[in-house]
Amino acid sequence: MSAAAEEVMVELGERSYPIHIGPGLLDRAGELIKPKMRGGRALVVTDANVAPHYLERVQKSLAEAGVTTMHTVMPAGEQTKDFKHLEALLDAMLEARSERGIMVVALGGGVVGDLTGFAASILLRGVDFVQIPTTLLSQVDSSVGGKTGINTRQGKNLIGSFYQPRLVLADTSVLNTLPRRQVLAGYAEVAKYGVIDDEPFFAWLEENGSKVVDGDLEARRYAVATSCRAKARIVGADEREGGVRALLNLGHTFGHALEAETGFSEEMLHGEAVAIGMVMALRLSARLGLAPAADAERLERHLLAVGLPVTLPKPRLWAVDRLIHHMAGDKKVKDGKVTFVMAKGIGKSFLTRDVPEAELASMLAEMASGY
Ligand SMILES: NC(=O)c1ccc[n+]([C@@H]2O[C@H](COP(=O)([O-])OP(=O)(O)OC[C@H]3O[C@@H](n4cnc5c(N)ncnc54)[C@H](O)[C@@H]3O)[C@@H](O)[C@H]2O)c1
Ligand SMILES: O=C(O)C(=O)C[C@@H](O)[C@H](O)[C@H](O)COP(=O)(O)O
Ligand SMILES: [Zn+2]
Repeated sequence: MSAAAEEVMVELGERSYPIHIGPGLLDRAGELIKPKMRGGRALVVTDANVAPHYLERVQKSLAEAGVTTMHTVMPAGEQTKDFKHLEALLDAMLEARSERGIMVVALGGGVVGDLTGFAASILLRGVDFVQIPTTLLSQVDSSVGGKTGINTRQGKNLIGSFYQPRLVLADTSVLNTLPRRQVLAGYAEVAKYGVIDDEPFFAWLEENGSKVVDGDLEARRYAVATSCRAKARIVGADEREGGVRALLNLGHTFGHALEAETGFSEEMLHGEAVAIGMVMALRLSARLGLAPAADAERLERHLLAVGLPVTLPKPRLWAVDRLIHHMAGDKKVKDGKVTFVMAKGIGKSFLTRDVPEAELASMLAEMASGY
């Protein structure tokens, strides 16, 4: 493993784009983004936590490449991914006299990326955008693949678009300022790739996961690059989730229900919900005799060892019927039946609609009781 920047391609024909990964890339933003631009103006969208750390550096780099920059700063946190903030962002974009040739730059975590990507997809019927992800979660997952959107009171990401960025720039050194809880939340999505179809990567994480969490630059770069390669491969095969892409939703049907139940608040971060959701998927798979119980235990042991939650936190009382109600609104519902991502073991995930509700309810009740 070298410290040099690495490039992973997302192969989508004329919409293909590179993901640049490595430390210090923020200072090359102008050099890397300028050749992708149709005009000379860029609008950087970021949030109130990221702006003091990185906005000036990105703007300076763009200016050095001859790009005129404007910026807008959104409030931080999941609650910004809603209609109200979408309207505010579109308003700011129009006030900035955005033209079709503008480049929108999403500088931040998955919240900024999802919201900004969606706004870019509908502004003037679609303007170019690039992703500069600044959380572990956004570097390994949300900045890649073109899913954009917002939450509504009916559920998670129910309004949005598939809209690919022109480029992703993942500067792994910006993770140094990320709070530990957020690093861990991102780690859940890293571990997800191992569980989906890469047992050797999961085994590597069992050995090296604490280095990734604790800030070892090389371990982080390797984890980010491996995750991006996995996501690029799956998205390249199925951009609009007609089939295999749904595997990237491992743990999410459960996780999104937990996020909805906690009001998309700080009480449960997306990655934390995904960690618990993956445990649910493996436990349910084991209950149904599809996976060895040892694999469910192996996943729980690893997530616990790095510091992620694996059960439903107390003192909240979790209502099983409400969780099932949220799941019924999942985007993978077809003809009224939820498609679940289950697994025959670590690295062996698959899709099924054949999950008896009684077993689902019983597993959820077990988790709700704290077991
Ligand atoms: N589009 C996709 O494919 C996809 C994939 C996974 C998750 N998501 C979405 O991503 C969102 C979660 O993203 P997230 O975990 O990045 O959360 P986030 O965007 O809320 O960022 C987490 C927190 O870290 C702060 N922050 C960001 N970068 C920082 C840095 N370098 N230093 C210090 N603070 C920093 C932010 O201000 C925020 O407070 C969820 O809405 C989830 O649904 C989307
Ligand atoms: O890119 C995908 O596809 C994913 O499912 C990645 C997930 O980690 C991510 O949270 C995504 O936003 C969930 O998608 P959704 O379609 O279930 O909202
Ligand atoms: Zn996710």
